[in-house]
Amino acid sequence: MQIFDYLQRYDYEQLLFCQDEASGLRAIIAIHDTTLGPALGGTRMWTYQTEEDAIIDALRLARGMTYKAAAAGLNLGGGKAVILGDPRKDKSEEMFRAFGRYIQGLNGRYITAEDVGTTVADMDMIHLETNYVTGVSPAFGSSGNPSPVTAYGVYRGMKAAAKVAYGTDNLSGKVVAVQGVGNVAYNLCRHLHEEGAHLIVTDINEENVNRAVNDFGAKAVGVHEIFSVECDIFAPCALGAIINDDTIPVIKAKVIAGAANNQLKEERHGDEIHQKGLIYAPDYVINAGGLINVADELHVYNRERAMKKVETIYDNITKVFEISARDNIASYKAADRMAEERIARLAKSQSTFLRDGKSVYSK
Ligand SMILES: NC(=O)C1=CN([C@@H]2O[C@H](COP(=O)(O)OP(=O)(O)OC[C@H]3O[C@@H](n4cnc5c(N)ncnc54)[C@H](O)[C@@H]3O)[C@@H](O)[C@H]2O)C=CC1
Ligand SMILES: CC(C)CC(=O)C(=O)O
Repeated sequence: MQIFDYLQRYDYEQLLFCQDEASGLRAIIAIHDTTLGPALGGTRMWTYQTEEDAIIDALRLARGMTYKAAAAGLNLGGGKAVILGDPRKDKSEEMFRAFGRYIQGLNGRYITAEDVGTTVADMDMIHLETNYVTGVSPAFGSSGNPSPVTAYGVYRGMKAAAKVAYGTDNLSGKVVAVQGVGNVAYNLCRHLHEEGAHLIVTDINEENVNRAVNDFGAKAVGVHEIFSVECDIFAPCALGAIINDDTIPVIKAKVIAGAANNQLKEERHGDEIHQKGLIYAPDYVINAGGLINVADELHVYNRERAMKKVETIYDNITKVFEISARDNIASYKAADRMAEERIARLAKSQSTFLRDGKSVYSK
């Protein structure tokens, strides 16, 4: 991999490798763009097949965060971290503390939170070394686990997408196929179940499948079967790149709306589903609830204010489809346009010198 070529292609600012032999920490922090503010994005812990896979994941996720913050109307940049390791076996206090010290060393350019494989307890350990961490235990005045809020935002965004496809945002009676029923999707399933939707679920973790079956009467299917089941809405809530050459021909749903980051394997897949007439709610617009929630901590956390802003995801998804119809472009392109225009507009307004930089997030 030609790292500098990749950084240049998408205009990344910084890529940091963190190694601590004593604790076994091997982590990567990617900062994509801080035009709008400090880069905020979660830390993923995952057993990557290769180091290159970990680098690419960190970079792709960081860029997604730039767009997520911009599209959500937040004054934040995009960054993300990955820790190489098995979240079930390799965690320790010393590892998260070593990682926290690396974050502290960035002096606020990067602020972390939870992602796949990390928990509130992990954020609490990072918090022992740095204040540049969100999603910490509520006992510290923080907002805690962002997943239920992400789930609520996805639920609202799914309703907005359903309105475009079906003329109504009522999900009662709709069949929703959910891939991955972890932290976010379990809460999403609860909202859908309460509204009267029928659920089909899959997961590589049998316990998680059983929980959804028992609690919400979901029907369980195999991990490969989920793409081709008869359903109205497909909700990808596991990992990325699941809209690809293999899945597009078999997806039966008219709507794709889920929590996973980086759902399109390549941009051209977004064009293909658009041409097929599928209504795809762009991932970083629909799953911004967790980011909106943790971002509120930077102003002394207020849940009511945060939830009010999460409600705007419905309008943001609606706006994306309006731009898509107006300009006859795929929804992912419409979302990119919305985010890029905001960054460009604000970059211009920030061109005047201010001695201490931005005041918004300085503590
Ligand atoms: N937690 C949050 O607040 C946010 C999460 N996201 C994204 O949403 C997605 C889900 O996040 P979480 O629920 O927090 O993670 P999680 O780790 O709790 O849940 C993911 C679930 O997917 C399952 N899974 C993994 N590979 C699978 C496969 N091939 N087939 C079926 N199931 C599979 C896992 O076993 C797990 O149950 C991720 O892509 C994450 O980046 C995005 C925004 C915020
Ligand atoms: C809670 C968020 C900051 C998690 C995140 O990194 C994301 O939205 O992908």
